[in-house]
Amino acid sequence: MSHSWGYAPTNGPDKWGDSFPIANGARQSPIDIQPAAASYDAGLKPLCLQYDASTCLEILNNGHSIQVTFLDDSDKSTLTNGPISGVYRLKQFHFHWGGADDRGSEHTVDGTKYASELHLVHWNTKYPSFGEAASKPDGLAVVGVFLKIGDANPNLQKLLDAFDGIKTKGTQTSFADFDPATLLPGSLDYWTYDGSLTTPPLLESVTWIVCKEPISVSSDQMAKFRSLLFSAQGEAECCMVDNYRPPQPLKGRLVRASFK
Ligand SMILES: COc1ccc(C[C@H]2SC(=S)NC2=O)c(OC)c1
Ligand SMILES: [Zn+2]
Repeated sequence: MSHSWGYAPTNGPDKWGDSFPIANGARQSPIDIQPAAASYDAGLKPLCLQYDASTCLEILNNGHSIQVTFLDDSDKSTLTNGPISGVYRLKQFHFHWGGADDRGSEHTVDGTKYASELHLVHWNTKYPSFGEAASKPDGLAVVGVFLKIGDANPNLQKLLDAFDGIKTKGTQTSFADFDPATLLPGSLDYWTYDGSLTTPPLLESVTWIVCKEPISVSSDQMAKFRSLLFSAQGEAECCMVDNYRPPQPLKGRLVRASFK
């Protein structure tokens, strides 16, 4: 498969191993989280997420998801504590979602799929850049937040309102003063395990931090996500839906819980 990976039957998750053999590696993501099998670790610290809305730069449709990128040339927006040591800087956040409300998340909980999953991507400042960090076993830390169908989430509205300008692959618009902390759940209880990027190149460089508590999203708000396109302007329209990788084998990994 040329590097035109996607989520269709011809180039989707079942085909990624053809070009990216690490797809069958020892620490692939996402996984099905089984709370009863997770090990409570009293040594895990609370997550410390300190974000500065002024570091928000732009929102883009990269052909796989919509992504909000941040200025990461200082420690203004960081993740510290939790399961990690040192300082990790926020680089971007993006989402995964389904073609209907019954699916869309990448991680599952006892087999339960949520309608969507938010990924807040941070890189370890012991390395000189995001690109360098992405290839190191302790290079990245991704905070995952589930979106559960319910009341409309007012904190998503500014994002959704920007979608009209980034409908097609390769489009982007400026997007300023957005505080990603508004997308975090009330409780920051989390599960953590060693994993990978969930799209090619599937690098095994991610410390996963998955929040137990979901945030809400309404069906109407999810419909806005599904109005985005995988396709570029002028191409046959292909709705951006089901852009999630299914759970991968745990292969003996320990999942720890920050809560009892
Ligand atoms: C270094 O190259 C990449 C490539 C793709 C993504 C995004 C993937 S990885 C994830 S988690 N969810 C996603 O959709 C990266 O994100 C850190 C980094
Ligand atoms: Zn992701």
